[in-house]
Amino acid sequence: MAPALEAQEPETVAHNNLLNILNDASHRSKVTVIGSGNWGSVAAKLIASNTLRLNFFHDEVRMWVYEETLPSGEKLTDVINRTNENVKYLPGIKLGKNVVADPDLENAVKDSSMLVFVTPHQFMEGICKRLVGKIRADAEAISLVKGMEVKMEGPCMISSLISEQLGINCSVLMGANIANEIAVEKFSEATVGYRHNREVAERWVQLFYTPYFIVTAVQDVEGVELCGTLKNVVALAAGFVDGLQMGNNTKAAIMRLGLREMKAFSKLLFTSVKDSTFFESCGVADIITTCLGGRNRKVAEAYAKFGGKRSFDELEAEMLQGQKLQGVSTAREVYEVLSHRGWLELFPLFSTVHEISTGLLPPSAIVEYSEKLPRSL
Ligand SMILES: NC(=O)C1=CN([C@@H]2O[C@H](COP(=O)(O)OP(=O)(O)OC[C@H]3O[C@@H](n4cnc5c(N)ncnc54)[C@H](O)[C@@H]3O)[C@@H](O)[C@H]2O)C=CC1
Ligand SMILES: O=C(CO)COP(=O)(O)O
Repeated sequence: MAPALEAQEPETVAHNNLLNILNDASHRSKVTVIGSGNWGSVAAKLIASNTLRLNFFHDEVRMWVYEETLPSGEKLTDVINRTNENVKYLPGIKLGKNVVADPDLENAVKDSSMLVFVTPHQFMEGICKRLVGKIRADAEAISLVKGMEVKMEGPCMISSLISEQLGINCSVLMGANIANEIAVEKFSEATVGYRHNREVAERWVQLFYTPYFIVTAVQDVEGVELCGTLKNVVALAAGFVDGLQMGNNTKAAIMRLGLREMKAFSKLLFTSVKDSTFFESCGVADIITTCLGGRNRKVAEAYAKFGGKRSFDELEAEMLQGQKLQGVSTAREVYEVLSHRGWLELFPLFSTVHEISTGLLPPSAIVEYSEKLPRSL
């Protein structure tokens, strides 16, 4: 005989209804990661550990792969789905069985309400164009992309590009996040920048937060995103200093001067940018980690060692095996803004980095502008 049902308190019924809704897969948010490079793959791993654990996310995480054929003749997507590893961009790390690689961009985003953008910034405009009309109208986006576009009208942050082209809200996540370290679960922090809605920010924090990846939200999209973008220019300067063996004091000076220009540039572009943002993980901490251990620093070091005689493109292809630098194109983009607005003299570090990376100045020029430094930034 079936056991008699006990009468339930109204709160218990409401609670059980809520649990049923949460357990009903159709009510759960689906997540797609757009990008599968070094950081894209780690982001998918972090997210996949949380979607399995938290009821309000759908377990499966789709990861869009820019398809390529490996030297073995196999497609990268097939290998990721067979081995659960991104053998090209994050070898040796299991992504989680619930990560599904998908080379079809449209298919990858079609049911998702949470879109995580994480590709090198130069590909974002093309990706957004392909996504127009293909995503859910109620989707929320977050950009992990460190970079910006410069248009006729002026600079355009990647979060704005996403919002404007796709008609959706876009937050950002930046921080001191060298992907290979997070992949092996070493402790680090990150910053979510959000525009208006604190609840949306909290949902993003939940999607990324783990005991070894501490995420804090601040209401300053532009400040957080400009920190992540501009620190790549400072990292090139730090690399030049390393290549010329100028020592720790010089490198620390470059980091301080770089942070000062980052803050001044951000505040000239957006008056809303908050001073406190520069003390979050996306600010001072990202400057430190990138200038110590990032790819921009590493390739700039080699560039200086070769006295500027080998191009960044050549060194990038040789040293990074398909991974992409963001600093050189960002330095050019920043330079365009500075020239256009008549601000070049206010930003000697930023402009000198561009002039060195294009071969106009030798790497040693990185400390030769110091007498020209304005005192008022
Ligand atoms: N790797 C890291 O430690 C971190 C990277 N970031 C940022 O994340 C963003 C993505 O970087 P990663 O994931 O490291 O990428 P990556 O530099 O490792 O890989 C390059 C990616 O670009 C893809 N790709 C190549 N050609 C393409 C095309 N024509 N269209 C679309 N995709 C193409 C490749 O398939 C690959 O997935 C960048 O803005 C970077 O600054 C942020 C924090 C840490
Ligand atoms: O953004 C990064 C760390 O936060 C990675 O920097 P690199 O692209 O120079 O490796």
